[in-house]
Amino acid sequence: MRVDIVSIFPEYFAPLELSLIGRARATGTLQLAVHDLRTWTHDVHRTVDDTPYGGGPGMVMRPEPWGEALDALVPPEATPPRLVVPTPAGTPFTQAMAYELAAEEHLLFACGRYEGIDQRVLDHAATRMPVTEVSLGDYVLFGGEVAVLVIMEAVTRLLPGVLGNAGSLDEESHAHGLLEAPVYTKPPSWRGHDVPEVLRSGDHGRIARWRREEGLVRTAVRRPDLLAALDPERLDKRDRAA
Ligand SMILES: O=C(OCc1ccccc1)c1cn[nH]c1
Repeated sequence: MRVDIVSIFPEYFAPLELSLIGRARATGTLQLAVHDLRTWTHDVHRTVDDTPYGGGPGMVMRPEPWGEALDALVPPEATPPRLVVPTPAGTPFTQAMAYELAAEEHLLFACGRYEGIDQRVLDHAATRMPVTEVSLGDYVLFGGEVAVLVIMEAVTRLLPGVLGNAGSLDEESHAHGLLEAPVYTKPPSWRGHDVPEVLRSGDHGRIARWRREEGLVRTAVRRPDLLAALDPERLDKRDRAA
C-alpha cells in the first residue's frame, strides 16, 4: 500500500518510523511519504491560511497550495488514491472503515489545521478521486495529524504480514461487532485477585462460551449502541441458538 500524507507539521509523523509500522515500511508492505504543504506555497511567508468568508473566528486553509499539492501527488494518468481528510464533521471512523481503507492501493491523507480546509479543495478533488471526510470522535483537535496517526495504526495492522499472530485479528474487539472479553496472564493469583477458573480449565468450548458471554455483557453495559447494531450473522452460530 502506498500512503502520502500532506501536512504543515510533517514532523508529527516521525512515530511512523517505529515498531510494526516501521517494519511494514522496511518490508515494502507500506510505502509512506510525508509532504510539507508549504512546498506548494510561493510567497515569502509561505502562507497557507487566510480569514474565513462570512466572518467568524480563526482562519481557513487556502485552496491554492492544496490544489497544487494534489496535482503534484496525483498526476492525471495515475490511478487516483482515496483522499482521506480527518475532520470533526466527518463520517465516524470504525473498524469496518479501517478494513475498507486497508484494501485501497493508495491513500492520500490531507491534514487540516485552523478551522479547516477551503471546501472547494475537497469538491474539486472529488471530480478526480474518491474523497472520505472522517471523524475519530465528537471532539476537536488542533489538526488532522494526530487523527492520521490513529488511522494509520488501525489500517497498517490489518495489512497482510504486519501482525505476527494473525489470530489476534479475528478475536479482537469490534472484530465481530462485540467488545472483547477481559484478558489475563500469569500469575494465577495476584494481590488477592484470581484468574477466572474457567480460563485455566483447559475446556476450550467452555472458555469460548465464557469469552463470548463476557464480551456480550461488556457490550451491553458499555456500548448498547453496538448491541442494537449487532448483525446476528456475525455472532457465533451457537449464540444465535441461545
Ligand atoms: O479535530 C479533528 O480533525 C482535525 C481538524 C480538521 C479540520 C478542522 C479542525 C480540526 C477531528 C476530531 N475528530 N475527528 C477529527
